[in-house]
Amino acid sequence: MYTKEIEITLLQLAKDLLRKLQQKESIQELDETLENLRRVIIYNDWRYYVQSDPVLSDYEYDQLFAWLKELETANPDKISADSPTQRVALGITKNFPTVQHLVPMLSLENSYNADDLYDWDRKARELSKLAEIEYCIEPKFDGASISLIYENDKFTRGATRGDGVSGEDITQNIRQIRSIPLSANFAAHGIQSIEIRGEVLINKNTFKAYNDQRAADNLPPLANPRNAASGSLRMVDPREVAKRGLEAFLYHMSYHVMEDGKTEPGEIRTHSNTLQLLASLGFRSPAKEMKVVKGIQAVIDYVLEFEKERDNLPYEIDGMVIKVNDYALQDRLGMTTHHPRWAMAYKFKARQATSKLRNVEFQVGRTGSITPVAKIDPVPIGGVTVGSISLFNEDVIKEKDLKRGDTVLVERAGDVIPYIVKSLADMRDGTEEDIKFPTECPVCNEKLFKPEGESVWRCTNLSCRAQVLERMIHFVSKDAMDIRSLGESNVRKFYDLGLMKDIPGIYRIDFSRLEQEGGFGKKSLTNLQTAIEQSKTQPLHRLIFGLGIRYVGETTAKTLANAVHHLLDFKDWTAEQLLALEDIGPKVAGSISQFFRLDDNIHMLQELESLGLNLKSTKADHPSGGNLEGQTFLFTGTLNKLKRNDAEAMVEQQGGKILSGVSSKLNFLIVGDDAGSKLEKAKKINTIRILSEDDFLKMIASATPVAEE
Ligand SMILES: NC(=O)c1ccc[n+]([C@@H]2O[C@H](COP(=O)([O-])OP(=O)(O)OC[C@H]3O[C@@H](n4cnc5c(N)ncnc54)[C@H](O)[C@@H]3O)[C@@H](O)[C@H]2O)c1
Ligand SMILES: [Zn+2]
Repeated sequence: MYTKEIEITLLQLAKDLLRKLQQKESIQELDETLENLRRVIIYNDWRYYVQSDPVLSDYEYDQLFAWLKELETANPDKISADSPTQRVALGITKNFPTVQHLVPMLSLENSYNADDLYDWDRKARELSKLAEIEYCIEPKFDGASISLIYENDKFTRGATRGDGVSGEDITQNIRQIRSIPLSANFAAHGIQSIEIRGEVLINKNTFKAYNDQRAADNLPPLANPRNAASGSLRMVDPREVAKRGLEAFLYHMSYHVMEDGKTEPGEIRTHSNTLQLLASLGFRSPAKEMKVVKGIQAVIDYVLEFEKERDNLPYEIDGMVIKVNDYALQDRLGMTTHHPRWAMAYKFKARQATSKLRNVEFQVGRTGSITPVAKIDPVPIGGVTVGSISLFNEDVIKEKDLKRGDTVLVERAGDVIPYIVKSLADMRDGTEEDIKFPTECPVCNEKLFKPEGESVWRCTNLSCRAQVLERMIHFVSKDAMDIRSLGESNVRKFYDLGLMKDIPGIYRIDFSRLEQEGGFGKKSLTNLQTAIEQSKTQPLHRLIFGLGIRYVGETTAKTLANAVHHLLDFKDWTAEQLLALEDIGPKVAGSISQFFRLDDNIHMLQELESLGLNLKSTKADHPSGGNLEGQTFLFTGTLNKLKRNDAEAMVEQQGGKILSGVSSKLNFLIVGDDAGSKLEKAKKINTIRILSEDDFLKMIASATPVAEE
């Protein structure tokens, strides 16, 4: 879409514009400035919404956007139909069908300080001719907006905001979110159908775990929970969505139709009433978090007070939203093409700071990955002092245009690990130096290797000292073999003393020599020896996790441990067999097969077994029931590969149950050729998953449900 050169020009342009804005330089060329602002904003929209990788801070972006609006307001004849001010947002992909919103989903106007709020209130009072306005204040959830339709009390459609007019139909994914009821008693209020709006978000813990996973892959973290939420909502497989632990707050009724002969419910005359109504119907609304106040001063007091509590919330908010509470007054104030005039976002200050980039160190991980780590002059951000920041891979250094000696913008959103947003190239004085990525391993001097299409350089020398050490440190760590007294510093010390040189060496430590070396009390040596001895009986999944196979985390380790009787059985497994296991994709399967293909690894495992470690799965063959326990099935039409009786027996063997007809109790309908009325009936019940014979076979193979088409 954009070439590298154009991207650089546009970034330069953005910086020039921001500088002009800051120095309040008067503009000579109106047309050119308008054109430049539009190009820069359109580019940054693309970075933000499509690439999920913004290069400007939100604050900078908002300043440019506000400037464009200001110029257009002063020169209405210059507004072009394709100006970014004339639409809401980008963000439709080809993965989902597009659906129209009943009412457009607009953006919000932004404010960053009390003055903006005073101005806004003054305008609202002038327009309404009221001396004082009642406002409702609620958190501005940092997530992705959704629009839901309920008809006759049933949830029938869920969509993303998309471009505001139409969004993506993500009904199946929305159904995975536990806090969204699949039916609600709107009928009790005479409402026949309704469109409601809200925000899907990822709580802080889940977001952190997600970014930790990315860091393990040497990928830069997602900049904010909003990207994570909107990405999760648009995953192709609803089962994956279910795993992301999404939550939703609903805060707006955009449209409703009353049942014949029913009148508008008296209880929904204000915004705060709506929040209470939604809560009473089983939705999570900000009814508890909201506050209704009179006059703008009370608004300002409340937002400042709330900002202090920001870190104590389980989810991220990026500000507060202030809404005119009375619906009649909202209607009188109306809206622009971009935002309603009756609402205003008050954005909190981003947790950013600038510092000097002093040096970049290159660390070797246990899989040989080389991670550049920036050393900056320590700065406090959001309550912690930051001095070291991972840069993940070489591309990050290039993309952010980092040089030694640069002033850099650092951000730390909530509890997330800090990251460098960008360098401030304007502040260079010519003494900055390029950062050269090493071509050889900084520890063992092996030539570094980077597979085609990857961004991470690796040292491929398996006996590289750094890797061996990191592997041992991982092996003994708490979540792996949990050998308490053998922490990181002891591993390094013993290695340097020549007491152990690899993982099996841990079980061969010469304790009499260690005693002679001194530095350890008798008691601590006995403790260490016992801890090492005890670790031999750790369950298999801990050993598997401890081996540090790339992409094999604790969950995958458990799956693997349950799949075999003996760890070395994996020697004979094909990648296809691995792929049939729950949650194992091609990348993971590839890495596992590679591990078990290497003779060195097999020898190491044999050695560990001969040293007394447990390599057997402790799981009984088939404990109670099977993996389909509690699930119900029905077959219809002619099956091609299986006999009906055999297929039914397979279900029952795995603990599943066969039903005689289609009802809401049915979980899976397996459809063969020439299926008739059962299929038609099942299509009308949203909770039934319809599978082909092949889907069913795959499901039996892995004994996990597969997604519907
Ligand atoms: N850094 C960049 O390059 C860049 C580029 C594009 C956009 N952006 C940022 O994105 C913003 C525009 O995004 P946007 O259009 O989603 O607007 P927004 O984030 O300013 O606010 C509107 C959104 O807030 C959400 N929201 C959360 N809680 C709400 C509540 N209680 N009531 C109502 N709405 C609530 C809704 O999803 C709504 O769509 C810009 O202001 C800018 O900060 C940044
Ligand atoms: Zn090396």
